[in-house]
Parts: sequence; C-alpha cells; structure tokens
Amino acid sequence: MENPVLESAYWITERSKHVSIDKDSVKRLAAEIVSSKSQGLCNTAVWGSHELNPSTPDETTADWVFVVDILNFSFWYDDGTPVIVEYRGRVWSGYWSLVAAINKALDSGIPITTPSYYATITDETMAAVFASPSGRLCPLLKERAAALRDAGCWLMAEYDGTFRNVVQSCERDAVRLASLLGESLSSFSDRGVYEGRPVVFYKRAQICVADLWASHNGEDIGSFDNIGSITVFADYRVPQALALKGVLRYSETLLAKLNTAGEGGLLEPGCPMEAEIRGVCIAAADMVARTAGETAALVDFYLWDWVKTLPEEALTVPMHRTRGIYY
Ligand SMILES: Nc1nc2c(c(CN[C@H]3C=C[C@H](O)[C@@H]3O)cn2[C@@H]2O[C@H](COP(=O)(O)O)[C@@H](O)[C@H]2O)c(=O)[nH]1
Repeated sequence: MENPVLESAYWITERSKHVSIDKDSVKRLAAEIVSSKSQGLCNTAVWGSHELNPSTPDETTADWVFVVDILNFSFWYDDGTPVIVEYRGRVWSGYWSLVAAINKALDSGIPITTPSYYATITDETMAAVFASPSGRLCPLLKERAAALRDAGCWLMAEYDGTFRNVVQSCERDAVRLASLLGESLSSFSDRGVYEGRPVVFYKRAQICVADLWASHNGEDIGSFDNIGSITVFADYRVPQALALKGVLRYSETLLAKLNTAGEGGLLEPGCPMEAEIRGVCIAAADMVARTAGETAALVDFYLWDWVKTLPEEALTVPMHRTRGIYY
C-alpha cells in the first residue's frame, strides 16, 4: 500500500515557502546514520534499552504501546515548561512523564492498558494517573481521557477488546495499520489542508506501528513486511533535530516567529508554517533514510533520542509548539 503521508510530504515540500532542505546536510546525516548503525546505535534493540520501555515483549506489550501512543502528545505548558511526573524516585519530563504515569498506574494496580477498563476511564482517574509534583494538571487532560475511552470502545465493539486483533487484521502491512488507525479513531486523524489540498501526517498512527515493531524487535505481533514504508513521525522534536543538523533550513520569518519571546514558537494548528515544518521534515528524513539505506523509523528514533540528549543551550533552533492532540 502506498503511504499517503509520504505523498503529502513531498507535495508540501515542492511548494514550501518557509522550510527547505539542504542536500549536502542530507548526505552528511545519512553518513552519520550509517556509522551509528555500525556502532549499534540505530536498531530496534535501542527502543527496549530505555529504562521505562518494556525491555522484553510479552502478551501485554502491544496494549501498552497502543495506550502510550493514544496519549503521546503535547507535553508542554503554555509557559514553555514541560509536564513532569515522579516515578521510582525520579522526576520524568515531557514524553517520559507519560510513560512514567502509565507504568506508575500499572504498578499501583490500575489496569490502564486494558481496553475494557480504559473504555470507561473517568477524567478524575486520568487526573490521578497524571498527578504531577508541579501540582499542575497535564494539558488536554479531558481530551486524553476522551481519546482513551473512544479507542477502548472501538476495540470492545469491533475487535473483541484487544489491540492485537487490530494489528492482525492488517496482515503485516504497516501502512494499512497506520491508515486504519488514522481513519477509525478521530484522535489519530492527524490531517490538514495545505494550499487547498488535503494532507495527512498520521504522526501517532505511524509511531504506534513503529513502537509495536521496535518493542517486538520486528517479530510476532511486531512483524511487518513494509516497515520501510512508514515515514518519520512529525512531532515537535524531530523537525528541531533536522534543523539543528542543518538538513532543514527555516526562513528568517519563520525563525523570527519561533524565537518570539513569550510565545516561544507557538504556531496555530493547521497554519501553513506548521504544515511546512511537518511535511518537509518527513520528506527530508525520507531522503536521509534512502541515502543511508535505513528505515525512516530508525532514523526517527535516532534523531529523537539524539535531540533529547542536548542541553537547553544547544537547542539554538526552537521547537515549534502547536497545541493539539495529534503530536
Ligand atoms: N518523532 C518522534 N516523536 C516522538 C518520539 C517519542 C519517544 N519515543 C521513544 C521510544 C523509543 C524511542 O527510541 C524514543 O526513545 C516521543 N515523541 C514525540 O516527542 C514529543 C515529546 O517531546 P518532549 O516533550 O521533549 O519529551 C511529542 O510530540 C511526542 O509525541 C519518537 O521516538 N519519535
């Protein structure tokens, strides 16, 4: 199955005004990916090496991945500070605050990855699950609870209450599974219009497939015949990583907007600049992946893990911030 996300990405790239691709940097990053692979830094085993990720898959891992990726968005407050959750004596921030909250709930006996449970989860329970030492509610908490309930009801109604059945229905076709999620669940329906043409990004649908694949090392429920057809996941970190690597070039107007004090990179959902950052990111990473002979999923994980190691002062290109439930 052709990936509609890649088609959208190249269509945007051909028309983009504020984001362009530096071909020499594409080659340089591809060479870096090739050498990182030889050092064992670019493979599915890295996924399970993260302290909060399941290190070895079992029959609950697919449901764990699905719930994490239903909730995998918008971990920043309007003042720019990250969401934080305390777990195992440490404070976890951003995306890791989500994984900490899920694991903490499971440790405390809340079956938050069980579809029959989260199909009726209340907003109050969600607030308790995401309790933060900051004392602040996680942004879009009601939307997170609604997304869980919607997905849980969908699994109960159509797939006998387990995410494994959804995966198996797609017969090892990664693009088909991502498109199924994007078309079946409104919270995964990550799409827009750019210069009058409908475009799709499907960030959480695609990262769900890639997390399933990586968590199972490409075996069992995580085996796909076309994982190479999945694009990178257009979040707010990987575009920043590609810009820091010189692969993405932002216009002066866009940089001025991202550097506006106070509003710190706030972009309206669906605005052309947002679509260009996300679309050109996907197309540029596709060029890197093809040049490196690597899957975009592993290029993505490599870039995301890399940018998360950088100290604040190294983030000389700000991330863009668009409030929403899609990334
Ligand atoms: N493209 C892409 N986006 C990713 C991830 C991950 C985490 N994946 C981990 C699991 C295995 C991998 O090896 C990674 O260690 C989270 N996100 C997105 O980032 C944002 C959160 O950022 P911050 O607030 O700074 O933590 C938010 O949009 C979230 O949806 C990824 O891998 N790729």
